[in-house]
Amino acid sequence: MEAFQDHYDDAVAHCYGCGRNNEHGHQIKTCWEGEETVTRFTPEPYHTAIPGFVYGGLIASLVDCHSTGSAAAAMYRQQNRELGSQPPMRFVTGSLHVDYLKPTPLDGALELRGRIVEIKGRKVVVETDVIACGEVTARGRVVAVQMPADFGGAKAA
Ligand SMILES: CCCCCCCCCCCCCCCC(=O)SCCNC(=O)CCNC(=O)[C@H](O)C(C)(C)COP(=O)(O)OP(=O)(O)OC[C@H]1O[C@@H](n2cnc3c(N)ncnc32)[C@H](O)[C@@H]1OP(=O)(O)O
Repeated sequence: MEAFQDHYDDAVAHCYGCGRNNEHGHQIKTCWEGEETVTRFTPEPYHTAIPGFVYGGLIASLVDCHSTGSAAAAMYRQQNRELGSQPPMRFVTGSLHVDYLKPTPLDGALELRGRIVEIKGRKVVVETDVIACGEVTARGRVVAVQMPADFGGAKAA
């Protein structure tokens, strides 16, 4: 199945978390499963915090890009638009909050399951569970904001 990130223009596909054109990045892939958005990612042994457990910064990074992708997909869905249709709607992180509920075992794939909790104007709020070995080990809440045309003083591609 095609992932949300497969629809990012080449010009904005360099993000460390989700850009398919960043050979050093995580290159996450996110899809709809019903009303939820799902990303699966297998950490490497070097993504270690304490031996045997996943580094919290990696978890935050996965929640971040899972959520911005989910926000974009939710806005397309709300507007009954195809993901690749023009003009593109791109989302950046305004706020990223992660609660680490229990240690996340470094033991196979992580599953991130996102829910869209609010769409208001240019803002989408996404809540995401991080699941390892069948247990929710972290929960994230992201406020994603549709990227202004003039982001950081640079023209958005
Ligand atoms: C799927 C198909 C493909 C589509 C194609 C996609 C392309 C995909 C590109 C890849 C992209 C990767 C992205 C990765 C994730 C990063 O890593 S992004 C990098 C890190 N983030 C940044 O650098 C963002 C820096 N901050 C900013 O540029 C600006 O502060 C922002 C976030 C754009 C917001 O500024 P603004 O546009 O002036 O927003 P503003 O009008 O003030 O607020 C709009 C709403 O958002 C809320 N808001 C704004 N900031 C915050 C905040 N910090 N906390 C809480 N709420 C906030 C406001 O309260 C407001 O809500 P309401 O009052 O309407 O309820």
